[in-house]
Amino acid sequence: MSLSAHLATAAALIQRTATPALDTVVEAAITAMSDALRGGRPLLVCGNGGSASDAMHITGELVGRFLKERRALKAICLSSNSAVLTAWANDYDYATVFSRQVEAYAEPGGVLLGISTSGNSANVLNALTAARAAGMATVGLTGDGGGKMAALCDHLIAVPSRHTPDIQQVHLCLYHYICEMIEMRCA
Ligand SMILES: O=C(CO)[C@@H](O)[C@H](O)[C@H](O)[C@H](O)COP(=O)(O)O
Ligand SMILES: [Zn+2]
Repeated sequence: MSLSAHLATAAALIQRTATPALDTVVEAAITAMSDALRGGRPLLVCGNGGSASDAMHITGELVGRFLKERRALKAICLSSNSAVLTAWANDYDYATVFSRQVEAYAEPGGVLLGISTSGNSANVLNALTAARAAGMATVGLTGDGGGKMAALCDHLIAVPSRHTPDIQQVHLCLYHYICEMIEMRCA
């Protein structure tokens, strides 16, 4: 495939993703996250591989700054502490590396954002379950249908594709928008 064709495919998926239903669910997710952060409650973010990088990217925008000066926001990446991740996975189980951290950082009224293109990564599913048990709202950033994540998310933001890299590219567009809106509401 040529680069032009590759970019045209990416653009077509972005266009297919933009629907009134997506507007509604993203707005609800932004409201949940903004309300939590404005109240000083945490936004926990997790994912694997490229989505681990996305979790870091999102929390970096919110702890630091995105487009404007404002106070720091309590956004915590569960995919970036290599000591916690390797110790827990080595001694116990990779499937619980995120849920263990949810136990550590959860606060009722906070939000967990789980990122999984398949919607089926066990550690993300366990984190969503742990977050609900702790009284947190759950948001999923995922691919077509949302896999097993769909049943565990209060707000499911699904990109209509089953191709992981393509989904991730649209996730980036979506979470930059989400960060911009959160920043406006948490000034
Ligand atoms: O970045 C990529 C592919 O673009 C990979 O690292 C990808 O994130 C990994 O295979 C993940 O383990 C996929 O997990 P998930 O999105 O299905 O939860
Ligand atoms: Zn990748």
